[in-house]
Amino acid sequence: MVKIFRFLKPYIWNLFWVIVFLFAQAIAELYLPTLMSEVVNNGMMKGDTGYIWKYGSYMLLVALGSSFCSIVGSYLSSITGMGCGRDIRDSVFSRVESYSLNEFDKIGTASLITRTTNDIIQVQTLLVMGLRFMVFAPIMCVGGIIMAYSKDKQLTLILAVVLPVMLILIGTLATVIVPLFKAMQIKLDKVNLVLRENLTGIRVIRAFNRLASENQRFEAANRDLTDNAIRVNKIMALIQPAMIIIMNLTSIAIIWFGGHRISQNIMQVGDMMAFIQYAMQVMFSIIMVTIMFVMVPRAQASAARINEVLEVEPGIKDPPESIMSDSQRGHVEFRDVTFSYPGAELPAISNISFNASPGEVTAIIGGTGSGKSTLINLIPRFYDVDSGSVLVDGVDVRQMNQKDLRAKIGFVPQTPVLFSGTVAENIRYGKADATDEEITHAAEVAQASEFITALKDGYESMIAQGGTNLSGGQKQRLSIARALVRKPGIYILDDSFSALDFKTDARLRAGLKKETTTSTVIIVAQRVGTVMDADRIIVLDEGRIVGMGRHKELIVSCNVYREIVSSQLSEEEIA
Ligand SMILES: Nc1ncnc2c1ncn2[C@@H]1O[C@H](COP(=O)(O)OP(=O)(O)OP(=O)(O)O)[C@@H](O)[C@H]1O
Repeated sequence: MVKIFRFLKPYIWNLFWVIVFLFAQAIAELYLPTLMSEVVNNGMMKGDTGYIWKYGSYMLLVALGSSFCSIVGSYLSSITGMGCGRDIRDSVFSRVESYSLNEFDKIGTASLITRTTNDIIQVQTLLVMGLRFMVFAPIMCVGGIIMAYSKDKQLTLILAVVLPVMLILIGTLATVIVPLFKAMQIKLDKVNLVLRENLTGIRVIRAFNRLASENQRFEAANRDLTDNAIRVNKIMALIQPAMIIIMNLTSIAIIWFGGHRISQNIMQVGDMMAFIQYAMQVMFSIIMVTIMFVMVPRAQASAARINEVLEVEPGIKDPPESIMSDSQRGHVEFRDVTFSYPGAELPAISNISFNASPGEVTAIIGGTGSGKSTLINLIPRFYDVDSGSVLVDGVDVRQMNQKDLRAKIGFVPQTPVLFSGTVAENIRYGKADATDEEITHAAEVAQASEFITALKDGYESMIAQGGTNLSGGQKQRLSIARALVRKPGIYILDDSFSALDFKTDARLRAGLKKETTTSTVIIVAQRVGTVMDADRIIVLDEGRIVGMGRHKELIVSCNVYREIVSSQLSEEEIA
């Protein structure tokens, strides 16, 4: 929690003024009962109307002053708390953006969402309330006791009995409530996880008739969260009546003993009334601090979860002094590269060495899980190799600035990802300053212009979140156009033709060939037809290269390739 306080630094002046205004408010509120006792003792009891008017006006002024201080104090503490929350959210977001894919896998997307939203709200609420209560309550508590003592020393003994009782009660309830509060965020994570999986996987869930079981899964997570919240609220609900009973009993005790003292002429009526008010102020301030202490553990758990996100050092960082190769051509070289995913027993790819040069098409083929996607993910440095090196234009990717490296690459992922916005905006994602001509040209090469112009608003048609209003093949072509528009030195196409019909696939490859004459093209494919014309075909099997060469050479020399080919093509086609 303390670590989170560093975000308060820019608001140090605001904090100062919050303290000043709340201090002034507390002093004013502590002064009011004394003024009231003056009105009662010297005005009402003696029938002096002038005195009542005079001190009544003072009371009004002090009350107005207190309200003013309260409003300004609340305003400033809200600005501070909310501003701080915004800064924490910004920091968390930027840190998460710098994560490598490993860190994403480690914390999990659902938890990252809860941490960026709900966890920060917990800390924010605590800051807003804490700034007020933590300053105001102690002043009211200590000031109230001093003022009550100044009115009547003996009557203060009542507080000496009541306050410990209150503290013991609160302490007992807090020990039960704190663990429940801490568990809240983890349970919320679980609800978010199930919800997220359901929203993204709704088609599969429906197709497999799993709605009922998914409902049950959500219900279980939801019930768990609700039960926990109800348990917390039951205890919270106990606190309020218990406190009211204690406060009322205290008032009765003060009136009882105070009445005796008044009849003995040791105390005045006004002082007794003031004493009651001071006792109430002291007890209220203890309740305020209690609420704070109940909120603190939950916010503390949230702060720890936020800090965890902020403290994870991205596994992939830019080198202190990056090297930028002079040539912009896009040569890719793998030198004896081995890579394993964290926690995996065996490497996903081992001892991979090959060269891919500009003007050439390098195709990677192999069975599912053979390591094709893993291999190409190492080029934009989504992961770092365990041993060996990946070089782009002669420079190890670890020595390059990530932004410069990725600027050289046009990446088309296996599952096309589109963003909400227009078709043109999605293509322009590849090059922010692309002209309309460049966009239409990229779409034409990607064989997308036909379906785009058939849309109601053409290039200005809206794409739904995740591209759900487009077919799989249309999404693939748009993501290819997005890569084409930036005219990169290296094209990486991860199984990007899988949803296309054979005719479109052939036309697209022909168009790409013309467009990429000076670039290095690396294509991952399952279909032999897609890779047959490549200048170099790399055959992967269980993460190792088992064959490399042209189609005709591999048919003769590589068993795995021959098996793949014969499973897809007829004898005549092979010949
Ligand atoms: N993020 C990850 N964490 C751990 N292991 C992974 C991860 N991604 C892939 N793997 C494992 O690495 C191996 C290679 O996976 P990869 O995705 O590279 O295969 P692929 O050849 O592209 O398969 P496909 O053709 O089915 O896409 C697989 O055994 C897979 O289980």
